[in-house]
Amino acid sequence: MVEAVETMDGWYSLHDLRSIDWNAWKLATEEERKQAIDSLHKLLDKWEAVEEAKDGSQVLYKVLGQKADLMFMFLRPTMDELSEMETELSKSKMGEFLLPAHSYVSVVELSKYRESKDGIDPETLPETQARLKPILPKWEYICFYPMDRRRQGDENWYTLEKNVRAKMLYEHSKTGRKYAGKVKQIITGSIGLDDWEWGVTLFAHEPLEFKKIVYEMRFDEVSSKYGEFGEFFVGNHLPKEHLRTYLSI
Ligand code: VOV
Repeated sequence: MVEAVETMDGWYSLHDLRSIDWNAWKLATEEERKQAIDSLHKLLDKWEAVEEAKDGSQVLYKVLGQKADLMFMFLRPTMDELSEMETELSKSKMGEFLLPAHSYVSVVELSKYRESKDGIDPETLPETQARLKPILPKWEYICFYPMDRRRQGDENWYTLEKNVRAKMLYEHSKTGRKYAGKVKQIITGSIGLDDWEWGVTLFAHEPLEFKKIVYEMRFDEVSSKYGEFGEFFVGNHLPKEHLRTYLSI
């Protein structure tokens, strides 16, 4: 049957990308810069406590290239909390030196393509809950891009039978599993929330793994026939302890 698959939805996600106004930063006094860095530290400490309580998660990366300077990925149970985080960052002293660069709104998503075993609803399993409310890895590199499933002529994902889609995603997962320990993926759904249908966030210890997995997946039918991709953002992890050095001039 051509029918929607049921999704399991977890924490809401905001990718919040900012550029640093380096000219304003250089013109600021030493004291102003110190206040700005302290204000960001304070926010990061506050958000870290939320993560320790397992009520959300976040990461901060330095974006490589001219698309932005910083990428925050925030996960929270509600959109209201995400909105608060975005606003408190803008209102902080550091916010005076940040320019909006890009953003993406979505929700952590898993789908129920596989039949449930023994009649157990997979959503009730602790391992599913852990994947829906993930503590984001603080691995060295991040890669984020949005994607769609194609709807064009004979290549229309949305007119395929559910079991055909399930089979293709199963093949996709086999490719993915080859990268266990090398690439960690967080798939977020954004139909009705942002401009693309899914957000793909990948973490790796070695950036070449992004190129390898994305290239290999291009040959899986689900991507070769039915994948459309947006802009890519890659970055290096920025731990709180490195913030002062990164911003020192
Ligand atoms: C890093 C490895 C990896 C692994 C193990 C993996 C596994 C799986 C499984 C088992 C499933 C299906 C069930 C579910 O959990 O939803 C998916 C689902 C999905 N994936 Fe995936 N994926 C990976 C990685 C991985 C990558 C690198 C990409 C980008 C694709 C590319 O060409 O650039 C991707 C995309 C997606 C998407 C957009 C969906 C949702 C599709 C939909 O139509 O519903 N994914 N994925």
